[in-house]
Amino acid sequence: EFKQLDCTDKQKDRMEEFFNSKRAVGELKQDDLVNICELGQGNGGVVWKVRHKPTNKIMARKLIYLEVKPALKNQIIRELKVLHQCNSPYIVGFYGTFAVEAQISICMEYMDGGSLDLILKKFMRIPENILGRITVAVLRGLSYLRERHRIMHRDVKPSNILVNQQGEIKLCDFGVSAQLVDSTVQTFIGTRSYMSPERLEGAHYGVMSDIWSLGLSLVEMAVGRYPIPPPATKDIDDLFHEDPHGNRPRPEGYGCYKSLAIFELMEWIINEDPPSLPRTHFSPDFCDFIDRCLKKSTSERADLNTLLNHPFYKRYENESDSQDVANWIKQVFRVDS
Ligand SMILES: N#Cc1cccc2[nH]nc(N)c12
Repeated sequence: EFKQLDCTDKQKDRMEEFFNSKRAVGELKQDDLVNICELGQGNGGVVWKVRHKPTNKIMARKLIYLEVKPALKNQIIRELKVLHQCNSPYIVGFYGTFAVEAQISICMEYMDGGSLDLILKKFMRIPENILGRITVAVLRGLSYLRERHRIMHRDVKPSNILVNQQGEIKLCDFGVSAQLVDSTVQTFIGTRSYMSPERLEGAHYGVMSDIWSLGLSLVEMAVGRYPIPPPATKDIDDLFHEDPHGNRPRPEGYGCYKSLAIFELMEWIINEDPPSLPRTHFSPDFCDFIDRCLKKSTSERADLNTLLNHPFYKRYENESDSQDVANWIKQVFRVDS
């Protein structure tokens, strides 16, 4: 299965390693898991760092609380088992899933760098070269999901992009179970949306909606805050006069823009011009890549194949050595420690 994937030998080795680790774990049972600490909240559940006692392996366990009829719960578990076939260097590893009463557990590979939204909170922004590597990983992950499983992600955003200290970047929380997507009410928890205009309008949407979400996520990570409503030029200048590593606390009142209520935000996304990157601080290729992702009309928006041939993607696609990302993640942890 791994042989067919077009990935480097190092990536193949890592996947074999995970596969052997998964075989050692075998069938997952609730009593075999002990909580260590909470990793994150959101996307309809909470994620715990856990230890699998029989093998001492560290995992991430997502807990989703669902009051649904047993027949629906069994369908969700059945659909989630497709995750056993989702094997890619750009998709977080899956150990297994089980349900105890109204609680569904999804046990995954533990990514010790965490999710990009949490890294963004520690650092003010993510450098363009790292965003290039993130772009390569996300586009390859989306391509894998579409080519091999005929599914879109549905929820591309910084909190669903995970990194580890080996410099790997992987997608998680994609909509593999249609029933789970239907059963977890798509409430707008929080104050921001990465959904495309067509999806917010309730129109038909597909993988092109993931491309919008990727574009919006990249602008947020490049500039250091959710980009709607767009920051004033002065805000951008303030931001870029900061320490280049961006690890100083935000200046008093940083980005103090009137944060919009979620419905105002949705109307803004539907009616106003899309965000763009300031050409004063980012390369023309990166700015153009973003503009192509954030076209409001899906017919004008770039599709996956176009982006896989874009100069910005091409600049980073061959950097098979993930050392630059690994060094950057370690730097984040040095700041933290
Ligand atoms: N899913 C998930 C998740 C969220 C936050 C940190 C994480 N480390 N490893 C994960 N799988 C994970």
